[in-house]
Amino acid sequence: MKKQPQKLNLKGKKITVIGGGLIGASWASLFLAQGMKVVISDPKPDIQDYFNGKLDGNIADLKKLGYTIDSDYKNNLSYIADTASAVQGSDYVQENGPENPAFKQDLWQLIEANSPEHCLFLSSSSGITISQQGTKMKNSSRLLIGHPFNPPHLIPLVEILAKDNDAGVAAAMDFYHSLGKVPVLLHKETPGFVANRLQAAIFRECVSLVADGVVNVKELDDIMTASLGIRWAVGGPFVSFHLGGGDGGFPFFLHHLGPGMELIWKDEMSKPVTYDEKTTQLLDSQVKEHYGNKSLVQLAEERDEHQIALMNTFSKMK
Ligand SMILES: NC(=O)C1=CN([C@@H]2O[C@H](COP(=O)(O)OP(=O)(O)OC[C@H]3O[C@@H](n4cnc5c(N)ncnc54)[C@H](O)[C@@H]3O)[C@@H](O)[C@H]2O)C=CC1
Ligand SMILES: O=C(O)[C@@H](O)C(=O)[C@H](O)[C@@H](O)CO
Repeated sequence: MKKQPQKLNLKGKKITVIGGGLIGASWASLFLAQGMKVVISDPKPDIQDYFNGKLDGNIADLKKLGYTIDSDYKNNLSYIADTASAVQGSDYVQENGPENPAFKQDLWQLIEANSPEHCLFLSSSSGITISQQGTKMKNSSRLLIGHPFNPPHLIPLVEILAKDNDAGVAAAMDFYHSLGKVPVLLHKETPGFVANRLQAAIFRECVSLVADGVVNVKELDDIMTASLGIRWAVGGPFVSFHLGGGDGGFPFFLHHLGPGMELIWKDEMSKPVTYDEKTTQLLDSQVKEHYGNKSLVQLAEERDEHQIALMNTFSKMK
């Protein structure tokens, strides 16, 4: 019987956010909103201005999602650039540093040496496995993956991975569930975990179709949001194709439409796709042509507004 995550009272619990960039700032906003004591550890000279420029908007997003947030949440925020000092007495560490194995290996060695025995180590890494990150740790099984989707304060999924640490898995599942996230435990390590492997596979074909001139980046995006984006927001690929089999369900789908899909796979894999200079320049120029009329802040605000509206609609349907 699968153990259901428990709702923890995280108020007053201390978490160190290593790396206060795009992902760390979003995480830190959510942790503050939940009443946690948050230490942001980032050597970036302007880290306080950077995070302050993100926090109010992120908190407003969370209130639109129905989070109840104490007005004194900012009192629980501090900044300590020195890693060893920043993890003293921490109950949790959420790591959001550069996606660089050597960086993460050195970092976890330092964190392990300076944090409490009970501290839960969580890495946001997009695809560097525990095995790769923990090479310099005394006990790498203490390290878990808690991989979010950008922006973590909004997108529900957190992919959990552990190595021989059932207690850590339970603690991580409880932690993210208590934050209002949807933690999913993966059963095997694989580079890129699951969501990013899916994303990478689909994006490989997106790049191929644009590089071949079949569509431009805006047409590709419109095709995605007018079809798969809607379909997979309400039902994943397997249940969607179960329905695609009509009265025969998934078995008939495989029998009827499987061979054709295998031919597409063969064609897709026959095409080399790389971010070579020609492709990179083409993609950059088309993204600038179609999306350059708005700032990244405007595009992110539009994205967040639409995602919040979608998630609130889904919440009402539960
Ligand atoms: N960007 C994305 O869409 C997603 C990224 N991730 C993962 O999150 C992690 C962070 O990615 P981003 O936030 O996008 O990168 P980012 O470049 O925005 O942030 C990284 C931060 O780490 C800081 N940093 C550098 N050295 C440091 C040190 N010694 N101690 C503490 N902080 C240090 C930098 O100053 C920077 O603020 C990566 O592992 C990435 O794979 C996960 C999900 C989505
Ligand atoms: O897309 C996301 O938010 C995450 O899955 C990521 O990890 C990053 O986008 C990037 O690593 C995509 O490969």
